[in-house]
Amino acid sequence: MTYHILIADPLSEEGIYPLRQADGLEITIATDLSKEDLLERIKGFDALLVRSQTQVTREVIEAASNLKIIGRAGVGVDNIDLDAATEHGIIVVNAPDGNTNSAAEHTIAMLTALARKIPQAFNSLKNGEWDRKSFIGVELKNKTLGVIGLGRIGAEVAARAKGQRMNVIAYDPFLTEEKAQKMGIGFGTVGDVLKAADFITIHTPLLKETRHLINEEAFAKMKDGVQIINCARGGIIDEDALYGAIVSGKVAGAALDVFEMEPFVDHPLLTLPEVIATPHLGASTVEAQESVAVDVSQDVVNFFKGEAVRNPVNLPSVSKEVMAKIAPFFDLAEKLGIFLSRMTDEAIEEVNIKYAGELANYDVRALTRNTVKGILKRNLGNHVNDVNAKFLAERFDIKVNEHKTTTGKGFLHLITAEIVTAKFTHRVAGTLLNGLGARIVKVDDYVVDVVPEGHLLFIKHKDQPGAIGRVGTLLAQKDINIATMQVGRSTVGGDAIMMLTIDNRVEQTEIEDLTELEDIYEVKAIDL
Ligand SMILES: NC(=O)C1=CN([C@@H]2O[C@H](COP(=O)(O)OP(=O)(O)OC[C@H]3O[C@@H](n4cnc5c(N)ncnc54)[C@H](O)[C@@H]3O)[C@@H](O)[C@H]2O)C=CC1
Ligand SMILES: O=C(O)CCC(=O)C(=O)O
Repeated sequence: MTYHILIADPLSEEGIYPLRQADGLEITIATDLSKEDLLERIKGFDALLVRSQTQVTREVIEAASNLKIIGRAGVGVDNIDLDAATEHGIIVVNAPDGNTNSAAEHTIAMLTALARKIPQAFNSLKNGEWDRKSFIGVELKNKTLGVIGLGRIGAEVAARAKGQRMNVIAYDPFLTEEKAQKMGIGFGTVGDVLKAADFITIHTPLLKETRHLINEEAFAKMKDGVQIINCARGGIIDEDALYGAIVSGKVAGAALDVFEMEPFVDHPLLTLPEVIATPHLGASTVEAQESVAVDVSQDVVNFFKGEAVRNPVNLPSVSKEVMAKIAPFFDLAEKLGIFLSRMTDEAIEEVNIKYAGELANYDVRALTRNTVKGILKRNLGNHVNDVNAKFLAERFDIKVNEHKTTTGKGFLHLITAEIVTAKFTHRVAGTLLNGLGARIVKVDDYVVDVVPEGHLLFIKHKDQPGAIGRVGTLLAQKDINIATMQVGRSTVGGDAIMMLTIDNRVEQTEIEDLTELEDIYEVKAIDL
């Protein structure tokens, strides 16, 4: 099998080495595609790798009939329609760590250049002027740097600013006073930061909540003569409001690496002498580009090898240690789901999955997704996968609940999956037995011991002499060999079940014939 990879933005050649080394991957590099060309070209590709330039819109995702993974060589995924990717079962991976240092260094370079008006002075010099009066700067020492967004990059910037002997005050929804104290920085609300800072640097992602976070109202709260740096994303600062604040003298200077619309050739803000700018170069170093390309390429390789990806954006990430504990249960979890989907033809309203024993100590959301995937597969086939299973369940109004208990009822680990319909509840439990592999150990209230593999028949019948014989005879007449059989009953002469493993898949007509036998209530064929 060959998977086709489209690299649509320039990536470091050294960085894509993992892709070039892997078997079964064919790489096409086509950068600077127009929107129309991308819509046309994307059709045959299994993977798309981008930086920040290519806009992976819903339209692109819907035009991509084979696309399975989108790799973003960098942090911000605001150029990718994540909802559309999730709905279409496409995993999005990024490279969150590879450019932190470069982006932080660029921010500090911008801060210093802004304070000392270096670009303006250089331009003047190049224009043949020796002007030592117009470019009087300010020192950073003892000034206050306000950091909005203290994640990976914000924290690096804060640490470096302290090296410049600046006072740092930060706001981040995840920042506590204790953590701020440990970092040796001040802590406050956005309002506190805006009020206290001589320089303000933004390091949040561009989200609905952060769009125009720095607007007219925010500028009004700032000190007169404040200077602003944005090396995060265009759109976090309202550019019209910034223009007004500079012209009015409220803001003394701005250093911008990012803009609301990129790319552009001219921009009103660049007509102002107080503004210095770079064309989105925060991550443009040899080291960062190699690092993000390696990270994202490695995840694409892992994905096509069927291994866990390290930096999923639209799936919760699972640590290596947890993955090692839960990965052996993936197949069983999915099979419990497939089994349950065959137990009813009614609309499923609720799915309850209970993890008992040691499994209860781990993050098992990936197992839950597998069970939900198994349940939905009956009607959705390959349209459902790990990425969209929960989303599709929600779309069909199926509530998914996860429960945990450390008591394993005699099993080291036990997964019990349950579906609830308007009329019935069905339950199936499975485990992994040391040295023996997966087993289904309970179906509804009946204890069984069945290998979840191949073709199974689940038959509900009356506990009467002859019922089992009649099933065996009819299957023999149809030339269907029984490999294993388990029986269980609730009470003598009451309801009972048979679980058969058979060598061939049964047809619907054969199920109907079995159902018509005396004392047989219900027959379900389950292919695992
Ligand atoms: N100019 C460039 O070339 C680059 C730009 N970036 C941008 O920088 C951003 C930050 O990157 P990282 O630090 O790696 O991300 P991160 O995820 O480590 O940090 C983002 C921080 O922003 C905080 N945040 C979210 N909403 C907030 C709000 N309303 N107010 C205050 N804080 C808020 C989060 O809690 C988080 O701590 C990225 O999203 C990306 O857009 C990243 C790399 C290079
Ligand atoms: O791809 C790039 O160079 C931009 C990096 C960036 O903005 C990011 O990683 O969020």
